[in-house]
Amino acid sequence: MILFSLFRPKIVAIVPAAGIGSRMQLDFPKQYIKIQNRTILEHTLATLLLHPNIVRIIVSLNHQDNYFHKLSISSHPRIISVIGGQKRINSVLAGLKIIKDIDWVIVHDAVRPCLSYQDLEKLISIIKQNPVGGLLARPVSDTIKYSDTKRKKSLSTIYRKNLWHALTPQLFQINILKYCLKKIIKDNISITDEASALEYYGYYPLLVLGGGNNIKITSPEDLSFANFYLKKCNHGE
Ligand SMILES: Nc1ccn([C@@H]2O[C@H](COP(=O)(O)OP(=O)(O)OP(=O)(O)O)[C@@H](O)[C@H]2O)c(=O)n1
Ligand SMILES: C[C@](O)(CO)[C@H](O)COP(=O)(O)O
Repeated sequence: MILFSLFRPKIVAIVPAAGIGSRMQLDFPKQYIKIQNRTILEHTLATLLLHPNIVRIIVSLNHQDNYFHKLSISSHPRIISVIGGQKRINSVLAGLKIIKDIDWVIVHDAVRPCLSYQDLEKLISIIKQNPVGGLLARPVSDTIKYSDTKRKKSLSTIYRKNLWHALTPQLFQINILKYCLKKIIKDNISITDEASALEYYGYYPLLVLGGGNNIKITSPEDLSFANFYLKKCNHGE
């Protein structure tokens, strides 16, 4: 039992959900689109709630969000909300600021509702061998082109053997992530995921192979794939 709690410490999940979904082109944020009778955000939270090591989930909301508190899941005892920020990094930091007495944090996009429990568990199980943390990721399988500035001509082809798509969840020691994100803001560097902040200051998170179903819902065409994957997992496949 003691060994279990040493290797499987308590984890807080931060779910950045303060984006407005401009690429989805709707008049409300994409995390509130309903797929199979539940919003995308509810699907996402439901998977995180299944994990026994995730003791708290902090949802970072847009300051104008009028939707979250109308969902019954918002009053779940393990879920709390904070107001996020202008950029994703500010939304994640807003969550980090209120965490006390817990060493590990998982950051998972509100708009990745098809994460499987198996992948979540696979990521969390790396805690015992990797003190920095890690992220779910997928090796690039297409041929990758480098374009000119107007993005109209293919200038060269990037050697893809070492390239991976970064997904979420991403798992880190809270103090390291907090330190790196604050420093990224101070040094005025632009990043699109949390792992980049660590890499920038010499910490190297482990790449953990995740499933191809864990898509980020970005544009309208992603919705039919999400519907397909959610239907599959609701039927226990
Ligand atoms: N200031 C921000 C911006 C983004 N996010 C969150 O980060 C995740 C991934 O971002 P993305 O897909 O880019 O979402 P949006 O910013 O909403 O979309 P868009 O870039 O199309 O406007 C989403 O869950 C989004 O809500 C956030 O919490 N705070
Ligand atoms: C964090 C992320 O989902 C990993 O793939 C991604 O980087 C978010 O990027 P976006 O440009 O904000 O969609």
